[in-house]
Amino acid sequence: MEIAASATPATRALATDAVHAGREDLVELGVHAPPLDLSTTYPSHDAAGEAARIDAFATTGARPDGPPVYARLDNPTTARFETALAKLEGTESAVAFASGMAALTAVLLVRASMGLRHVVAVRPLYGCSDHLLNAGLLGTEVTWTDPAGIGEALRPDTGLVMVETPANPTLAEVDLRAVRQACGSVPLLVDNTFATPVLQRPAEEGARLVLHSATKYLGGHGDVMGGVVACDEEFARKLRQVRFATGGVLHPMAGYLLLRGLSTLPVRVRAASTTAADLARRLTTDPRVARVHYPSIGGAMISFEVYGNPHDVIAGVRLITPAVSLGSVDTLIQHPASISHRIVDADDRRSAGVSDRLLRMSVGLEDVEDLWRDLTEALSARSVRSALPAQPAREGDREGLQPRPVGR
Ligand code: MET
Repeated sequence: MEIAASATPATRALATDAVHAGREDLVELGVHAPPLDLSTTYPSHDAAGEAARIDAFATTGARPDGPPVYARLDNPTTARFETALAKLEGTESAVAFASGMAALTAVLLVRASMGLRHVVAVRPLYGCSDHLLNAGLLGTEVTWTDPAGIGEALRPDTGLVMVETPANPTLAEVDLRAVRQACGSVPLLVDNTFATPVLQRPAEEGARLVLHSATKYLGGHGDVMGGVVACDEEFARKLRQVRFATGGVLHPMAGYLLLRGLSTLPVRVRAASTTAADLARRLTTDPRVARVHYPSIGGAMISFEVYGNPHDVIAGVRLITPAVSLGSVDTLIQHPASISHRIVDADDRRSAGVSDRLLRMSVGLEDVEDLWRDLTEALSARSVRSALPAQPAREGDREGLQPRPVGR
């Protein structure tokens, strides 16, 4: 049977792309699940052909035609994930890495290798992103500013403007269109880990680079670590060259799991966001909670400040998983000042809005009533309950913020 070309519409809904992107050839291959190619090397009797492919890759950074020669150049299973993520983010290409930090490292190295070592960034960012920039570990220099100060902070050697929205861990939001305007010709990198392309597509707002810790919502089950940059093909070629040279490749098994994760991304994010919005409303009216942060674009992340000792809430949860990270099917809670943002200088952290009493929760797919029961019981821990609403949390007030022994 011949199928008319018009049977495939030019644009499909995100939910459809999430299921089908990166799998276009499966029917032709006669398989239902994508093939998982674990090869580290690719045998060939044609060494001259391999030399030509290596030369082409070294010169252009384009994905090699034909067999990849060696897994550090390219992998067909990982490439399926890259194709699918680019489709969801609305970019030409995507380049996957071993972790989100490896992905950010590659972006910084691409720009630094062009002599553009200065980065303008808006706090808060994920704690290790902050650290990578602030410590200058890659020979870069950062200027921290608020969104309104971006234009003024640019220098002739500025290679990148970086924002995260909603930000980790405060969920502060940035107006991407306004930021893009301020960047002029300097590439804007948006960390879209919290929003995912289901809620926000930064490339449509003019971001040149969209970063994900794929470990989080893209994988979705807490069992795969990865990172990815969605961008135009010109930048992707440079990223592939850096990835080849530095070796921060995504394992094919991870590429397989991430492609699988993408197929349920829209339903997971929407279901968890509905529950999160409900929990955020309940927390807002709870007398034990001083402040709730929930983004205007929605999402499955909630942050809140308690009047009492946040360590008691962490110690008190029984259904909710007391763990760093986010984006899994189960609900996770952590204390940013102790874990995800521990590496950031305490004063910098506090002035970026990360209070010592802030807790960050990644809402999963459990029933909302079960989650609320667990949360409200954890909030009933002695210090949390007794610390009153009469005495609001103060920055710098370190009393009562030390961990207590776990168990009750
Ligand atoms: C090593 S701590 C952080 C892991 C992850 N990026 C998070 O924000 O939870």
